Amino acid sequence: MSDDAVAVIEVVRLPHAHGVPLPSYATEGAAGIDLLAAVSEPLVIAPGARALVPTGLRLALPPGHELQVRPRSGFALRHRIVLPNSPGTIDEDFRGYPTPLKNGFG
Ligand SMILES: O=c1ccn([C@H]2C[C@H](O)[C@@H](COP(=O)(O)OP(=O)(O)OP(=O)(O)O)O2)c(=O)[nH]1
Repeated sequence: MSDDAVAVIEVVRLPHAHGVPLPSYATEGAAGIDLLAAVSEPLVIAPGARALVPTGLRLALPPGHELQVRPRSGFALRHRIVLPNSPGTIDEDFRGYPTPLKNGFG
């Protein structure tokens, strides 16, 4: 992608996410950006249960863009947690707080 094709996403980190690293690429070749949960203590999702996970972020996509949230395969393997609505869609006009929906599968 050339520099003039880079999309800029405005992100505001909310107070409860203080200290939580901003989303970033884990490696230079990573296809996706790692998104961390803004939680103060471990969030336990029982098998079959669902939870909305706070990101602590508020963002504004540039016109003509969609943001997709996908599960991390290593996380699914180790913790048996998936996103039931994968890929979760964050619409261009969404101005709330993205909360990926997680599902424990036992
Ligand atoms: O995992 C998700 C998926 C979506 N959203 C937010 C951003 C998105 O822009 C909005 C609406 O999502 P979507 O269009 O997928 O849901 P819907 O069921 O079609 O709409 P609604 O929830 O308004 O009924 O909810 C999240 O926070 N987390």
